[in-house]
Amino acid sequence: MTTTAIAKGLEGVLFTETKLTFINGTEGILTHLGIPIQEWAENSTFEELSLALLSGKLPTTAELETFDARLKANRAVPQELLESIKSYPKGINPMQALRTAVSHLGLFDKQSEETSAEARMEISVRMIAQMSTLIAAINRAQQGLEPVAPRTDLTHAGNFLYMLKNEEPTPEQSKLFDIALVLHVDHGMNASTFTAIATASTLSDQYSTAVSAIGALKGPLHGGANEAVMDMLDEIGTPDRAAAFITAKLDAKEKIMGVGHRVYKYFDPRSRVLRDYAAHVAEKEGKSHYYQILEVIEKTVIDRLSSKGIYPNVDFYSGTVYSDLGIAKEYFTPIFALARIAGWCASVNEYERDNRLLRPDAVYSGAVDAHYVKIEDRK
Ligand SMILES: CC(=O)SCCNC(=O)CCNC(=O)[C@H](O)C(C)(C)COP(=O)(O)OP(=O)(O)OC[C@H]1O[C@@H](n2cnc3c(N)ncnc32)[C@H](O)[C@@H]1OP(=O)(O)O
Ligand SMILES: O=C([O-])CC(=O)C(=O)O
Repeated sequence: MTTTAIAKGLEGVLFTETKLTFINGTEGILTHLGIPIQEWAENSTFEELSLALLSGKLPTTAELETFDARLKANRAVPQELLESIKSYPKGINPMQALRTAVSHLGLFDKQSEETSAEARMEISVRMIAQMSTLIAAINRAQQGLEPVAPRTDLTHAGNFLYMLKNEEPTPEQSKLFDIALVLHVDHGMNASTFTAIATASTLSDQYSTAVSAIGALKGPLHGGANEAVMDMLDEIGTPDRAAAFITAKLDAKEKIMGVGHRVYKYFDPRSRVLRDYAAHVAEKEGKSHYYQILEVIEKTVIDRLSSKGIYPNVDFYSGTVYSDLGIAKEYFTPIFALARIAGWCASVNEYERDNRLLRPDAVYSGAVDAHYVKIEDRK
């Protein structure tokens, strides 16, 4: 027996300092560079927030224009990679496809092993720009469709929707999707960012950090929860069945997807922004049955679990927004990666400026004073 305290799940463990993102979980506050997430969502864009986090300050108009032009110039991916994406088996998990494609992308980047601050920024720009092209190509290839070449006259959000559907989105659709991206760009030392930093701390390359992070994001306890929420909504089917479904799950001590958070013990502010947009769409176009089911689940969860600090998280409402945009649920988690790549790059670049190998420890609770027994002598 040991008396050493173990921080299970590394809860509350501080391993670095950051100037990028602050979270107050008890009051449901999230800021980037000290600015509340609501202000970023209302006033900014994915491009601006990405640059702000990468450079540590609000950019000037000229800086933002240069960054935007660099993103646009880097949207295309090598043809060999597009051909390879077409050869992936059908019906695979798109996050597996994305993990593979990002790893493959790294093979074409001549700077991939460079570590100077300038090279890191160049690679970050390419990874942010090209993640979008890869996800759209995977989506189309899985449906047996040809990839759509990126355009340089659309925003990052608008171009992604265009490449997905081969149809120019309305300004309203682009704006809604851009806000969703802004909300997902960064979130402190979440599991995927921590994974990216752990890989980077060995002085590995940036593509390896992104591949590691994509693997971590895929799981249903993290980014994969947005798709799991949609699976749950499809299983529930109609709003009148929602309360009984959730009650039965909670009685059986099962987890409800899209609620609960390691840090937030109150509403995740991003879920409030997404709920407001989902409500806005519902008001204009009539409540989708998904939105109606979510309303019942939210109420039931708050009645039953708010005393434990369990509230909706960012993954709760994001799926309805994406599904209103006509995006298939298997692509919700890749879209999370599409936004979070900027946060991964910014956090890794910040950590690398004062790198120390990440190497936690475990309390040993196995056998002691044991000796090797030859296989023929074992019982
Ligand atoms: C982008 C993101 O990554 S946001 C998170 C996305 N993930 C999800 O939505 C998956 C569902 N949620 C969860 O599994 C959890 O809330 C997590 C993994 C996010 C956080 O978990 P932890 O911080 O480890 O909380 P932990 O599992 O210790 O739960 C504390 C208590 O709340 C309960 N609880 C936590 N989440 C849930 C949930 N989603 N549904 C029901 N009960 C829950 C636990 O059962 C536990 O109850 P107990 O004290 O009676 O045993
Ligand atoms: O912070 C976390 O643990 C998970 C999360 O909400 C995110 O990564 O956006």
